[in-house]
Amino acid sequence: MTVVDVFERTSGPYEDALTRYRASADRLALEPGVRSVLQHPRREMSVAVPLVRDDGRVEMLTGHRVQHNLARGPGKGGIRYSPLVDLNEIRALAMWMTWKCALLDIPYGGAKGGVTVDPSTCSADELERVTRNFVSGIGPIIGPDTDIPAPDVGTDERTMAWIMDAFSTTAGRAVPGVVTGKPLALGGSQGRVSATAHGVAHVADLALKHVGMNHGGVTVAVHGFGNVGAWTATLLHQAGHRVVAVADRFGAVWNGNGLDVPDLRRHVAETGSVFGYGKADPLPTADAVLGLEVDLLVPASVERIIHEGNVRQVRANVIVEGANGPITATAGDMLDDAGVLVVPDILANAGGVVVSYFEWVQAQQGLWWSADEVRSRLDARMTDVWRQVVERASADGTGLRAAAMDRAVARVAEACVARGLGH
Ligand SMILES: NC(=O)C1=CN([C@@H]2O[C@H](COP(=O)(O)OP(=O)(O)OC[C@H]3O[C@@H](n4cnc5c(N)ncnc54)[C@H](OP(=O)(O)O)[C@@H]3O)[C@@H](O)[C@H]2O)C=CC1
Ligand SMILES: O=C(O)CCC(=O)C(=O)O
Repeated sequence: MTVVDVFERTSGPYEDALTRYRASADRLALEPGVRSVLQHPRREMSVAVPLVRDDGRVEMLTGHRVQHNLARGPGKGGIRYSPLVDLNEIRALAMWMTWKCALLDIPYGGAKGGVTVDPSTCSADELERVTRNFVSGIGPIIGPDTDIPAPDVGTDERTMAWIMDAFSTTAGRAVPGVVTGKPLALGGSQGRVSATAHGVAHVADLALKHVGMNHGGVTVAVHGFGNVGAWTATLLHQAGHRVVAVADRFGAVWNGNGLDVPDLRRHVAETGSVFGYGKADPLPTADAVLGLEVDLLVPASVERIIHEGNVRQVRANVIVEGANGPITATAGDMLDDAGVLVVPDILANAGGVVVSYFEWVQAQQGLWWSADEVRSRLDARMTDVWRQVVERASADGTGLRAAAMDRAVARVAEACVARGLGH
């Protein structure tokens, strides 16, 4: 089997990522050489990761780090801990990072990593050992000038602190720049924890205004109630919108008068799930939130939540993709045909990587910005890019996703060609 054959063996999210990339390459009429370069991950590493249980038992896990494209700068992208992680998923997520960084015009390439582990079944000590073992495996290909991880599903600033410590221990000196999304005590940025959600809420506001729905009391459903989903729900609630339903892996809850989001978050902190929240009604399944008649739907969990099988049930006017790849390529086309405004992931959830970039900028300057300063710079960047995408969509007669992809892919292609097809 040739290398190309291996890469062509696609699955789920990677198939979506490749489909969307190829559509963009066609619209841009990319030359075959650069077209082929951008289709293939530059570097991949899979490592065996021992999980040493607290009682001494050892389970072998698999971890991956994929660098899709490094033409515009070091690789950048989160690390995911989930039982569903596989290499093709990480390839898709790395490719999306390339386009996201290019669209937002931040000087990074695209990368992503993950370990096939269910963090909810691990103690903190077990997770720390997994993290250190993963870092010792991928250590040779990450670093402040080569590839800089950050949080994603199942990881957080505590995980980033362990990564920084494990990498620094090997280097024999503190290397805070090896990760972003660090705690403030290690040189993290104000506002990174909620940055992705700030970006989602800001873009949602712009999108609602774009379709003339800038009145107060917009109704909202959120699928996924982790970092991105819970913060997005909080910020939309604070902005006066009515968050009527949210879901996590265990179920969904609904209150037509609007959920008291801070109170719901207290319930989740105590019980681990939205399920069983007393001041709302349970919905039959988590995915039931996708079919509610709401103004705004924010899928903020994982990939391929909206697919060919359920897309016809979607009744929202506006969808803002908090998650990466939450809508399959085919379902996305169907939503476009139905006139639903979809703000694509590479724009909608870019707030996280933008503030990761700000973390790096602040560290370089040795000058730390206030939370307000981070927030206003983030809003300005998101607004600018939103306008560019809307203008391009209108000029090209395409949807927002095509416009965002074309702008990003063209930028990366230009960098690759300028480097003699280096990536
Ligand atoms: N963290 C970040 O800065 C960024 C994250 N993203 C993307 O946002 C998405 C969410 O990430 P993040 O919030 O960090 O991850 P978290 O791990 O913090 O939260 C994920 C949430 O999704 C829920 N979930 C997972 N699978 C399902 C499912 N099948 N049905 C319903 N709910 C589900 C989880 O439920 P439960 O709690 O029950 O497990 C949890 O509430 C991902 O696509 C990620 O790549 C994008 C940009 C940056
Ligand atoms: O903050 C970062 O560097 C990456 C965030 C991320 O993984 C994402 O945007 O999907």
